[in-house]
Amino acid sequence: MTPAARLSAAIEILGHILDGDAAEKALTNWARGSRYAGSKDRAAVRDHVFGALRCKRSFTTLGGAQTGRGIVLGMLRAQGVNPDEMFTGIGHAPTPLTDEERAQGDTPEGNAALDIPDWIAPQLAASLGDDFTAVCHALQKRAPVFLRVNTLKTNLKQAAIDLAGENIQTTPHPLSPTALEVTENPRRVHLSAPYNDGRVELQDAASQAVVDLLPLRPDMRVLDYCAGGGGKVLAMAARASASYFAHDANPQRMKDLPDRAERAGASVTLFEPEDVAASGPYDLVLCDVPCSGSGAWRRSPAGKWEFKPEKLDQLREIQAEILTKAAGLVAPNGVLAYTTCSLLDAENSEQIEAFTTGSDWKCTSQTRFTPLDGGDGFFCALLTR
Ligand SMILES: C[S@@+](CC[C@H](N)C(=O)[O-])C[C@H]1O[C@@H](n2cnc3c(N)ncnc32)[C@H](O)[C@@H]1O
Repeated sequence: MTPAARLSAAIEILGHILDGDAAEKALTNWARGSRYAGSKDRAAVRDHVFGALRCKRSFTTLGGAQTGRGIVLGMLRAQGVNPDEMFTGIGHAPTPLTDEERAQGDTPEGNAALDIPDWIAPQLAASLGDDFTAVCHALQKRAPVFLRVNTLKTNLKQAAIDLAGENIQTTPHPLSPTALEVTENPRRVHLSAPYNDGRVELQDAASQAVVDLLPLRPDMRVLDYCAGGGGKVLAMAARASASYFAHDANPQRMKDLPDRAERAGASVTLFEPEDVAASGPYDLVLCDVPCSGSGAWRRSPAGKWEFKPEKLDQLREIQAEILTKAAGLVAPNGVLAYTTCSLLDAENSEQIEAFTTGSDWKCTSQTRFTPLDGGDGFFCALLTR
């Protein structure tokens, strides 16, 4: 496909996303109907679509229309490319611009320039303080690819050598002693031997840094109360040879966990939701709660635009409920850990404040990472009685 044909594909896919399709579904549907597109084409189209979604508001303003075509037009203007060079109508290129299209479009300002929805901007600004603008700009850019080196099977140096042997270049990242940032050929990771035999896992560096903060010891019973796919529990299992248990209100979310654990050489016992209440006490209970995902909006940019005030209220209720239930499973001298991938105080420090007020729990540490630290935004609070 020519560069312009790839833009036509992005215009079509963005149109489906604007009509309500999930980004992955729209991309898959397009790829199914476009057998002529090779892997490089698919990767380039995907990059256009995700790049456009990260900057949807500013590109729409620049392009002058809330359509796939308007967004791509804005994207080219933002990149300093003359759109007439791409919108030629030749071959599979987008049709030439009309005079009206050439005339429309404004310079984005304020929240539009930062690609942040107006309703969330004040909360985000209050939560991030002086870092607000820089974090919004970071969320407009593509996230780095990070690996967690599984220390049950190898070490950082050896993993880097083995990956380099498959032409995947990496560099250690200061956020965590187990983190490697992939600097060349990130798309090869899935095919590589170190990935397929569990020597490395895909995991954001700040997600690893959060696990580094947990006070793990080999003699502990540890419960991951919101285990999902198991990213955190597997990272914990590699750090200390404790006894690990996993629970999720939606057990389907844990369906890959047994295979992942086996591949990683880790042992994790899974609970059905009805069995967890009687399974305590634990020395450490981790609540990696469902949240806005605002710390990871550069990875899942559609989430930035779909997130709504009602959803935030609903999540805050669930987060408080999880804290209360999980606290009942912690041994008298045990630790309750609360983590999110949110940048919002409403889901972070304010939840901890509300939980500890009038209870016998006290917060011993709170740590927040933002994309300015290199990884995604994450929050971790440790609580004891
Ligand atoms: C942020 S994700 C967990 C990610 C996972 N810990 C990881 O590192 O891969 C949050 C999880 O909480 C689960 N969840 C939602 N409500 C819950 C509840 N009331 N109790 C326990 N888990 C819940 C969701 O199904 C989801 O899998």
